[in-house]
Amino acid sequence: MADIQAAIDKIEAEMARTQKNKATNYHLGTLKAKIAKLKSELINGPGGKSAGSKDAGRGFEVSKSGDTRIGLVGFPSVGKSTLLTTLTGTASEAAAYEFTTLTCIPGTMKYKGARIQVLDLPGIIEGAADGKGRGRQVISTARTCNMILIVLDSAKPVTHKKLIEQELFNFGIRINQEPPHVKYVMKDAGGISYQEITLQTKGMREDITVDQFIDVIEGNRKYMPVLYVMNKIDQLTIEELEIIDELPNYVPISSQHKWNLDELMEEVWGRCEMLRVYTKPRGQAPDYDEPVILHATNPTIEIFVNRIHRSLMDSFDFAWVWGSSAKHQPQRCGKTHVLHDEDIVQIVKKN
Ligand SMILES: Nc1nc2c(ncn2[C@@H]2O[C@H](COP(=O)(O)OP(=O)(O)OP(=O)(O)O)[C@@H](O)[C@H]2O)c(=O)[nH]1
Ligand SMILES: [K+]
Ligand SMILES: [Mg+2]
Repeated sequence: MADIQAAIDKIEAEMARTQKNKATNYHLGTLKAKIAKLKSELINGPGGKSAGSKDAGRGFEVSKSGDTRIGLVGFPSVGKSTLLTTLTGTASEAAAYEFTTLTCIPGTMKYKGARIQVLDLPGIIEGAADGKGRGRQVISTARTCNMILIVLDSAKPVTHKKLIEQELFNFGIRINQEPPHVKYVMKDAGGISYQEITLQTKGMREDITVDQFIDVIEGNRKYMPVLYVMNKIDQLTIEELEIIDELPNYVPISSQHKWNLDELMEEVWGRCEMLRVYTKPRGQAPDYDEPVILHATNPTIEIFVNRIHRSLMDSFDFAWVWGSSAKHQPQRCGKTHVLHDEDIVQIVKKN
């Protein structure tokens, strides 16, 4: 490993020494290609085989911070690092050769009052989930996220999207689908029967595929929202752009030119399922700058109160709630009341 790194350093030094002009263009190009090959070996092992790294299968160690975590996954050089730097301001090296990024670089950004952690990851190649060096580490880290952005280069073949999806699938990640509403019970004889719980929840039968049934039996599946970020649209014609714009879950952007990042963040927000709840001290205006961010799964007043302070529930009497969850403005609510996005809450303590 150290040898490969030393070889890379040597070539990089040579590139730095070489003047850029027409005569040296070809030579520089060869050097770049050499670096890409060496870096590929560093990540994927010689010839793209498993490097047998002890880290394979474990994620990169980056501590979670913020209200939600988003991972950037894609082939090499699609522009993941450029996007991280554009979104979060955290510098992550970007360059025209593949495998520039060798580890996980976290950055954070603030959006609608929420702190979003964005993880830049090394590029993955086909076979990543089967243990090709750091590919497993990349996907393990992606599994720790609340959402994945699959970054694509709009000038590259559309088959890349399928390949990335397959890698995630092989690692138990299920994209943009609900977990099947089915549970199974083991029979004494060892056979399996399954019982549908949708009958109670939806009053109708949900047909599940064999694949989904296997997922239920295997367990350990992660159901994650995914957006396809079509980068480098500055290379496209208007006609090509119009086609992409029609595709569901696609957001065309240019990270280099900072094009369409507003739409990207709007789409991210819509899938993160976070809500903003504003606190309102008695006799004062609500604090719209620092909302308490709750996750949509169980946004009760009790969770809201605990987020403000662990011991606050001890003195909690009731809350006044303004907003769409309130039947009238304000509504007096207990701790089990379920809050909506942009509700305003004033806590009243026991005397
Ligand atoms: N034309 C164009 N080029 C871009 C855009 N975004 C990034 N690039 C270029 O694409 C190349 C790769 O960018 P990186 O950000 O290093 O890509 P990466 O996906 O992080 O690459 P690895 O870390 O090697 O996997 C660089 O030369 C960038 O300047 C874009 O929106 N348009
Ligand atoms: K790159
Ligand atoms: Mg990178």
